[in-house]
Amino acid sequence: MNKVELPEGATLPVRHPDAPAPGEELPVHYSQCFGCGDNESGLHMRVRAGEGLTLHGRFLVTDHHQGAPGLAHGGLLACAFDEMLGMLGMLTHIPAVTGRLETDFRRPVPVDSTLHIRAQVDGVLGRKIYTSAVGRLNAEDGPVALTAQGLFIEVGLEHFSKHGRGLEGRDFEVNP
Ligand SMILES: CCCCCCCCCCCCCCCC(=O)SCCNC(=O)CCNC(=O)[C@H](O)C(C)(C)COP(=O)(O)OP(=O)(O)OC[C@H]1O[C@@H](n2cnc3c(N)ncnc32)[C@H](O)[C@@H]1OP(=O)(O)O
Repeated sequence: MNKVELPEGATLPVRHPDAPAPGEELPVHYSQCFGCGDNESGLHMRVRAGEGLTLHGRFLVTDHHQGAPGLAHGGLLACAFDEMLGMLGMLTHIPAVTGRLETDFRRPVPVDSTLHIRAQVDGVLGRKIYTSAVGRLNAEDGPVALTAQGLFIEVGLEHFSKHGRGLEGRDFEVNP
């Protein structure tokens, strides 16, 4: 269990026929999600589908997200990446959870900046889904502030009912 590196033999999964069309905004997968929901203290991220197995997201960094004065907290930036990489499941319809998340912080992210994150599925091998993302400052072609690789592990839906809560009451939506 070392670095997340695309192994030999990994293949690209199929984009699910019911995946949101390129350009379409993704629905909130759970209203209380810290990343994309209307959770008061959350990140309020907005994500739209890109071509193929890609997503484009925006995270506006506010005073609520500081670590050092005027700068985004690194853990919250990693959270934004976790959200984006997790949301790739909406393109593949493979239910999965984060096994490993690697984040490289390359440039400080000031309060009031918008982080533009492009995420993609790089390949699948067995239950392991390899993903990566890049975050740029204030524009889709702005300077690179972060990059990340995520290893997601496919799980059965019982993972969420066994370990979480609310699935029975339709409080949790994995496939809106
Ligand atoms: C209809 C569907 C629509 C879907 C629409 C989705 C939309 C929804 C959007 C969600 C957006 C939310 C975005 C946030 C996403 C989170 O934040 S998820 C929450 C954080 N993650 C967790 O809580 C996971 C906690 N960990 C676990 O539950 C278990 O460790 C796991 C990950 C399920 C794995 O356990 P397991 O099932 O017993 O599997 P295990 O045999 O240990 O491992 C399987 C393979 O993965 C490898 N592996 C496991 N963990 C690791 C690791 N950390 N590093 C490296 N390799 C690992 C193993 O080595 C093994 O490899 P192979 O031997 O097969 O080569």
